[in-house]
Amino acid sequence: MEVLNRQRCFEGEQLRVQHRSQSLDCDMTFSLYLPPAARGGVVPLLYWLSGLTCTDENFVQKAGAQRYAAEHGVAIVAPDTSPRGEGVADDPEGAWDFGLGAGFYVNATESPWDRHYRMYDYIVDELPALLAEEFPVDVERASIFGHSMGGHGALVIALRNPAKFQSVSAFAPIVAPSQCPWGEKALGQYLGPDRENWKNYDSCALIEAGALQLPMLVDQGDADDFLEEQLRTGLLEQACADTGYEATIRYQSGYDHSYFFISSFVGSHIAFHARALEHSLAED
Ligand SMILES: N[C@@H](CCC(=O)N[C@@H](CSC=O)C(=O)NCC(=O)O)C(=O)O
Repeated sequence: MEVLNRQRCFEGEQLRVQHRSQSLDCDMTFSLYLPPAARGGVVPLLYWLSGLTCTDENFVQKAGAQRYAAEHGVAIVAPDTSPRGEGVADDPEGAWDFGLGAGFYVNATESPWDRHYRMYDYIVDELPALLAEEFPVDVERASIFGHSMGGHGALVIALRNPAKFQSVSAFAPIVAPSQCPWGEKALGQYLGPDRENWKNYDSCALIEAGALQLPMLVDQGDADDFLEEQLRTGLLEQACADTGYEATIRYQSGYDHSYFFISSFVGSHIAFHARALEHSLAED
């Protein structure tokens, strides 16, 4: 593991770290914000999962989250969105919605994708183990959030691992990849044509199958060009209504899909997670 960069930020530190990933079989880079409280001991951890075309850096540079993380004393790790490097398969036409920068947080089962595309295992198992060993973060007190494809990843990972996360939130998530063009393209190629296998990576399907309750917050801009065709927030509202799953789903007037939207509400999401993490500490 190598720390590539270290920046002072709101009295804490913004790091960029490179390491060899066993689950992805390639070198990976992630960003990690450590708040000033981390100088005095371990702090709770937020995972941020980014969307299509992103690296670990988009969130760090555009969301303005460090101010709030410093205030609440939480660390934020922002991993990359796919395996990278020589020999990692990409969309043959270099499409931006599949392959590099578009790992969809799944463990691929189909060749050639199964060779490196195991982002689910990377986020759920490998990254927490590495962070716990190397940094002052408490991976037992963790929450997860993300945007668009990363919102899908955050919801799916939390719904499948309710004991590992105290809360989940998402900005403009792809709520049902089985029912939108981006998701059908990605899951069809990473997981093959049997749609039964897609259900493990579909938030609405997981809620309909009886996923355990976690504190859940979703923000969706009503001026988001991807809302109707790709994100389909209404399907999440319907799945929650059908099953009694409690989620706060907010439509934000005039906001689009960009990081201007994320930066406007990131403080509210971090406060939401900080409350859940404090509550879990009180229960210990
Ligand atoms: N290149 C595309 C737009 C891609 C895009 O909007 N990516 C979003 C995530 S979309 C869903 O996962 C993003 O976060 N982009 C990075 C950023 O810094 O804004 C196009 O041309 O339409």
